[in-house]
Amino acid sequence: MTKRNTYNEDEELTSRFNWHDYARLGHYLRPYSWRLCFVLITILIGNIAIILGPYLMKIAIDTAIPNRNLPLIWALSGTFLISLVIAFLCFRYRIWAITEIGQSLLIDMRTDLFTHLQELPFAYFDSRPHGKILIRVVNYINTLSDLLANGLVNLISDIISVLVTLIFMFAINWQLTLDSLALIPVLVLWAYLIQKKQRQAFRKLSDKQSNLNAYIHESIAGIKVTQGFAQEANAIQTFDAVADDNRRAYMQAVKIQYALGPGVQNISTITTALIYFIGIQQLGVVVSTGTLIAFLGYINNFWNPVINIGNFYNSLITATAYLERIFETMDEKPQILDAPDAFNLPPIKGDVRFNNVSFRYEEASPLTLHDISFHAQAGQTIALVGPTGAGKTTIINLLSRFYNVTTGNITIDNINLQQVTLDSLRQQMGVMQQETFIFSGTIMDNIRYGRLDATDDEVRSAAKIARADAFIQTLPSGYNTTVQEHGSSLSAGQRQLLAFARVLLADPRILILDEATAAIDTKTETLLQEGLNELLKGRTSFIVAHRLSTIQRADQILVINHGRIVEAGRHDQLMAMHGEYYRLYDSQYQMLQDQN
Ligand SMILES: Nc1ncnc2c1ncn2[C@@H]1O[C@H](COP(=O)(O)OP(=O)(O)OP(=O)(O)O)[C@@H](O)[C@H]1O
Repeated sequence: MTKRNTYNEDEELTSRFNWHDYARLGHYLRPYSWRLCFVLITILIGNIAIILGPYLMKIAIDTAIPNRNLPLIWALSGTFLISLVIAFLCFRYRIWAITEIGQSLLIDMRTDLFTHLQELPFAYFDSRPHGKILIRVVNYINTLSDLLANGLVNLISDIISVLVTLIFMFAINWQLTLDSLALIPVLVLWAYLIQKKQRQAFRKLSDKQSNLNAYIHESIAGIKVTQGFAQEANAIQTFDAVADDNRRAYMQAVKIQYALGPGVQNISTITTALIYFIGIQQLGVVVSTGTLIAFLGYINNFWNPVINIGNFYNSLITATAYLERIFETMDEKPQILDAPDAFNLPPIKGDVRFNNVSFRYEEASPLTLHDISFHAQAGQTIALVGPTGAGKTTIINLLSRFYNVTTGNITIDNINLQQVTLDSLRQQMGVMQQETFIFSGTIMDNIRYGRLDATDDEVRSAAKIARADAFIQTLPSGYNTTVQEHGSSLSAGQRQLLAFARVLLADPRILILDEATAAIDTKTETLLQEGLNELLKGRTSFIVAHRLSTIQRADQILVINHGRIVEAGRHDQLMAMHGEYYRLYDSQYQMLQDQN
């Protein structure tokens, strides 16, 4: 796992690109190999059709025209026309087929990356801005798919063009052909010399693009805070700085990239001039007029694909910077994995034990939890209370194995969580985080997220029990009302009621709930309390509790401070102890009670 990163820091690359990694890309091309072969055959046919042109011209100039051979001139013209039509059809097919293969490759790669992201642990998403993940899945993959489909086929087609042209050139005049190739070694050396600098420049550019994306993503997510504190000017200033970094990296990368293009152009022009010079000197001696004209046509046919190959080489170097990042994400290990001999957790009763659990978020950081031990009997409600940052959320995150414990173990019905499959564990748990996430879609879809095969009636009945039905009925289209991602059109209380309904539908044996602290009106508070009471019935529940009534009714209250359980018991027991809970209650909860 890389170290934590922000929009104003370039990411460290965990493994540098290795040329062998291009072989990995072959895996994506394999399903399309037959179609690609077919495309290449059409390219070969198209090339031969085009390359025939100068040869037909040579026959016309050297033989047909001097001999006034009209039938031959007609035959040559007809052949030329047919070759143009064939070349056109082959070209059209190639564009269509390559676009389709490119799009399919894009989906394949993006699906792989997206699927892999679904399996990565919270820790991966904790450690970097989400904008930096987004740019890999969207922009970088786009670049690569273009390189793979279009670039690769163009490359092969250009190589074929160069080879076929060379054959024709050698056939016409081998000395002139060798003269034309004299400067190729200079070109190869030039490309080799600049490639390292070019790779570095594009790696830097990809970092800066990633930073820019991260900042834009973060600013949009935080726009309400920005506007709330009237910090727009500050945001724009930061944006300008990040965008300017990006511009500078781009200019530097392009400066190096363009060092190759004009190099190829210059060498091609010098070579053409050289052939004119040598050809005209030898005209009529060893070179006929037709040969020279045809040869000059071939020189053009030869250099155009060579220039394209140079461009492909440039794109390859550019894409390497993106490929490094894509493979880096794909190689990121999903740290929370099923053990090789993991079995499915059988239907549980919900007896939970924490046995001397300690935990740290990162290898080098100090422990967040120290030696946590407690026993929750099936059906009990456990409230976790304590000051902010004490470790309450961390404890409940370990129970769902969003993170693995560092030492100690957690058991459910005496089965160690490390021994069971993640799916079978999480299917029996209902987790409600403090921030209820609403997906874009209808209210019905959002509740059904708890159990995808639930019928509409089951969704409605869960909503009724969770006390969400009443407000849903008041929405313009009831259950079919569309809500936006994050549920910005709903109130905090309404979002929580929806989350209750979602969890009720899933009907988990163990409920994990991080209670929202947001102050809500008394009516909604009553509704939420009623909904919550329904939710708790018959389940083992762990609640990071802020609501007084939840705390007072809990079977056990665990008071957490500095990552340790400092007190445990029922409300009246803890009050009688006059310890940490008493003080906490006195300062914090008394205030809440007064508000209620
Ligand atoms: N993803 C994370 N990576 C690293 N440290 C974290 C992470 N999440 C929380 N922490 C740290 O772990 C400690 C415990 O955090 P936790 O969220 O468990 O506290 P909490 O008791 O639930 O607090 P609150 O009541 O404010 O939600 C804090 O010091 C916090 O900074």
